[in-house]
Amino acid sequence: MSCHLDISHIDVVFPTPKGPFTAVQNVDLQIQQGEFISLIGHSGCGKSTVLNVVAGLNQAHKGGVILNGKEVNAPGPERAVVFQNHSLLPWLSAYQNVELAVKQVFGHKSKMEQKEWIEHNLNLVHMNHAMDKRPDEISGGMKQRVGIARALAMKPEVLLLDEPFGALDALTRAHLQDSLMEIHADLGTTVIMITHDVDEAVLLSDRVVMMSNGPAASIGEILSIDLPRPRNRVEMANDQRYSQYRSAILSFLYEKQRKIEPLSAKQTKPNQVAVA
Ligand SMILES: Nc1ncnc2c1ncn2[C@@H]1O[C@H](COP(=O)(O)OP(=O)(O)OP(=O)(O)O)[C@@H](O)[C@H]1O
Repeated sequence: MSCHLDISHIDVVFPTPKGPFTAVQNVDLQIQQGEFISLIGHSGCGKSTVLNVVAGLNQAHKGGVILNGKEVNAPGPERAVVFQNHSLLPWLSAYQNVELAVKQVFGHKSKMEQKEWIEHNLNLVHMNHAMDKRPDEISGGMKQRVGIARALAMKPEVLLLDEPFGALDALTRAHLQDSLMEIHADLGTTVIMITHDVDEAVLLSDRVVMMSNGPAASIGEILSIDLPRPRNRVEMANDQRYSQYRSAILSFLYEKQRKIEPLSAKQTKPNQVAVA
């Protein structure tokens, strides 16, 4: 069977004033259609670099990415990205922000069809009640919901999430994780999500890909999460397998890939790996 998304032996090298810097080396991962993959690893190990190659925003110096048999070498609507900081246009309403993406991909459809599709996607993320509000009139969690609606409205084959809930408080984050699990169950979109949150990785993923520290970071271990879906966070908290998965990730991060950071950096770094 051919692979849906093949991240094949990629190296990424950045030019720097001190010479070429190999951020990631020989990252190799085959992903099946509809799989939910989390990328976890210490800050600076190369998670965004890998995601950006799949998005077509970074070029690999060796290897490459193949989606459904076609090589990826530029951004495209079949690979929609959601960043940590929503990146909505501030002067447009939630509806208009989603409309921009819809016009880009489905501009050939009638006005009425486009309107229905925009509303459908805002509905999916439970934002239909606030579709006329501008970003400065809604909360951080709501902005991320609109960002996800905008990405989904492109009907992507792969959803690329770069720490989508990183800036949110714990309760809002939990609501958005639940919404994302529902959407993933409904649409079966392939997802690659970067996270620093061990619980988020276990709760949402089919596989957790743990990256070693850089430079020349690579995949250290891959953990398959064999927990039935739909998953309920309260039930999971009492599930022995859930605790074992969690321990396996913690052991990778804090024993095998232990990273000593200066205390001042630790105190100020916003995206340390989080353990509840
Ligand atoms: N354009 C660039 N030029 C030079 N070095 C870069 C560039 N982009 C990333 N890097 C370096 O590549 C390494 C990997 O960065 P990357 O942002 O992918 O890490 P990350 O795991 O996503 O980090 P974080 O969790 O902090 O977001 C880092 O050492 C970073 O400094």
